[in-house]
Amino acid sequence: MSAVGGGGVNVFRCVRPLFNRGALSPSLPTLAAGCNRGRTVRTRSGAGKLVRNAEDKKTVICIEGNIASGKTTCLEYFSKTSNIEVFTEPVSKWRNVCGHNPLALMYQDPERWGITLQTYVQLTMLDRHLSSTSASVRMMERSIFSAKYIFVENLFRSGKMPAVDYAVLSEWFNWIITNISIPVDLIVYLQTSPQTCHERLKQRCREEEKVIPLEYLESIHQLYEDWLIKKTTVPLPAPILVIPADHDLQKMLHQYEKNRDRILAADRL
Ligand SMILES: Nc1ncnc2c1ncn2[C@@H]1O[C@H](COP(=O)(O)OP(=O)(O)O)[C@@H](O)[C@H]1O
Ligand SMILES: Nc1ccn([C@H]2C[C@H](O)[C@@H](COP(=O)(O)O)O2)c(=O)n1
Repeated sequence: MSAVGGGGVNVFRCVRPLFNRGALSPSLPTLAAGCNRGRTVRTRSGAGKLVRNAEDKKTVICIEGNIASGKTTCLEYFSKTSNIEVFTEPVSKWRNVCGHNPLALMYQDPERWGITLQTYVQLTMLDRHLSSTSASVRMMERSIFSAKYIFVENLFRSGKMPAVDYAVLSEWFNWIITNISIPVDLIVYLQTSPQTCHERLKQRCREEEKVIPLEYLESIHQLYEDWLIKKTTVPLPAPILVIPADHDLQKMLHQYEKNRDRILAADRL
């Protein structure tokens, strides 16, 4: 998978009128800045949502779930299937951008660094959504939608993100989803208890996450449940398949196999 600013050639075309964009610039944001990882900036050719000709026809499946719920493990399982390309979350970038570690900074001081991490998450997730693949099915870990609806929302609601930071991030997010086509065919929600995730998180032992208390996972869990199960917050970008995921690894692999056809038929839902 490419670095931000790497990857294949993206070809955009415009398909439908924009709604009023106010004073914002009509050109696409540069998808790379700093670290000399530059990629060509594409400008729109007229008023409309930017879509990618071939890539928009691929089936897109997003695996969603709490921290350490087993998303990467699930992706790893499906990566062995021909015609599926998996795109894990770019966590390594979040831990190292030009030698800085915004993930660690965010956990140390969310009020100061939450905006920094989440701005970068938004950029790198957009890059993931727009990256090219030769496979007919693209399976992604999380999405630009959960980055905003779960993590940014959690920081703001818990009083750890200043209102001005939340407003700026929200404007960015709204601009992106209004102006760029980000198709998703299916959301697979790995539904776990926060306690299970806490256990798995401790077992995984990622340095930055050692400070995460159970309460943090409970908040993330609640937001996921409100969004994907109760459907009381924001509209779903795609149909949803819920897979209970508290089970041991062997049973989970069995569950994935059992749901294989439903998952891969996502474009026919
Ligand atoms: N079903 C399972 N039972 C027990 N441990 C699991 C299971 N699935 C994953 N793990 C372990 O839990 C940790 C987190 O899993 P991971 O797939 O990295 O989660 P995520 O990508 O959602 O953060 C890893 O150490 C992984 O090996
Ligand atoms: N928008 C986001 C997305 C993820 N994170 C954090 C949460 C974890 O510490 C790490 C990776 O998540 P995982 O794949 O292990 O569930 O990144 C965040 O803070 N904001």
